[in-house]
Formats: sequence, C-alpha cells, structure tokens
Amino acid sequence: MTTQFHKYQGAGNDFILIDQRMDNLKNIDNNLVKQLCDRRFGIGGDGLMLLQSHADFDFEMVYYNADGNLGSMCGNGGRCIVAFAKHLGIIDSEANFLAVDGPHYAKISAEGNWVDLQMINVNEVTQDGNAYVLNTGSPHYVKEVTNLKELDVFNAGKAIRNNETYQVKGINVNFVENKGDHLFVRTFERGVEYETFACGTGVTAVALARAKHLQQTGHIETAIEVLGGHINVKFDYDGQEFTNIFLCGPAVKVFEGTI
Ligand SMILES: N[C@H](CCC[C@H](N)C(=O)O)C(=O)O
Repeated sequence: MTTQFHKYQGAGNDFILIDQRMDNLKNIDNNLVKQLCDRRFGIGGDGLMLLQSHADFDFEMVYYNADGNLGSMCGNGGRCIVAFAKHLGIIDSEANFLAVDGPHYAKISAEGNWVDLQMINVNEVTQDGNAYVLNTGSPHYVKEVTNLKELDVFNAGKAIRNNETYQVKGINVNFVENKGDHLFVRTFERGVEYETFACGTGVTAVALARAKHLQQTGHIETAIEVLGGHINVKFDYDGQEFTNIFLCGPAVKVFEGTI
C-alpha cells in the first residue's frame, strides 16, 4: 500500500506533510519519521506533520521533529499545514486548527502561498545572563550577537542547547543581529539538532524579546531575515503580555510523491 506525501517549505524550513484524515500512513513510529526526514536515506525534512480530522476544528496538526520525536509547536510548520489544508480544499481564506500548544487562527492569501499565523500569547520572558528565554509554543533562547554571518551557529548553538541548564529538556537557540531596518536571525533547532534555514517560533521569540529589551509597547511589527527568506512578526505589547501575535511569511509546496 502506498501513501501520498507532500513536501512544503516556509522560508527554507522544510516539512513532509501527510493527509492523515483516513489514517493513510500506517505504523507511524519514531524510526519511520526519522527515516523519512533523513536527507540521504529518506525524503528529507526538518520535520514531518500529520493533518488529522478534529470534530471542533478545521483540522489538527501533529508535528514530529526530524529526530522522530513529537515536537512542541512549529510556527513555520503551522503556516505550511494551513497552505496544505487550502490545497486539499479543507479551508478557503481562514483556518482554525488545533496544535500541541492549543488552538490557532490563520489567514491565507488567495494564491495559497502566504500565511499569517496567530501564535499563543506570551507573558513570561526570563533572562539567562544577557540572553532572553521564553516559550512561544516551543522553548527559545535568544542572544544578540555581532557579525552573525560568520558565527559558527552549529557549535555555539549546540553548546548552549546541551549545557547544564537546558540539556534535559533541550532548547532552541537563536542568535540575532540588528541590521537597522530589520533583524537577521539564525537558529540551532532542538529535535533537528542542527541549524535550520528558519524557525517560526524562534523569530517570534526574537521579536518579543527585543520589544521587552527596548521596553517598546503598543503595536509592533518586526521584519526578520533568516537564511531561507523573510518573515514578519506582528504583535501588541502592554508591558506585561504579548497578544495578537502573528507570524507572517511564505508557505510553498515543493513537490509531492508516494512512499
Ligand atoms: N521549526 C519550528 C520549531 C520546531 C520546534 C522544535 N524544534 C522543538 O523545539 O520541538 C518552528 O518553525 O517554529
């Protein structure tokens, strides 16, 4: 029996998507997911998502990291699964879906390749030295640096992710450089254990941490450059809580096939 899969990418963060409403993919276990995400022995991807039916929502998103384990929220994955749902005819211009961190609302362009995804509200931002630590659906560490282009993100990120504080649960490590009219961000991702080309919950964390750092309040829009493209993060901040957080960016189908 074959199973159809679709490959999507959101700013270079790439995913395998499977329409699981009819339980198409059988015997899903961590090894199968890891093998399918492998870039040499499988299809290749930073993660794999199942689109499942849900009685109260347009669909449910189940997200696995490339290491085969269920992950916490994936922002770029969330945008890609909304595009997938539109292509499947499940939604038109808006979606309400359930993910591991709760319900999400999203808007999608008529062409189906640009998604504004609402993220969970955030009211806790702590500091670890000069770095900020917060959970935007996934846990993130945000550190400002200079000359990010030359930084060894793999080794610097891996060292922080595996230090005494974070080793057990892991953390995603974001490095950010202020480029004047935008921020440049590179991320070492937990669960991929490598630098990815973009991380949606990561750039969200970066934008929120920056507003807190600068004590900016009101409606804030942050333009962010990542290795795989451009993402905008929009939100409101009253000095206590971040609300109406939207992660806005591309969500593009690359190809489809069968396994
Ligand atoms: N790439 C994802 C993050 C995946 C979360 C994962 N790395 C974890 O911490 O479980 C994003 O766009 O938000």
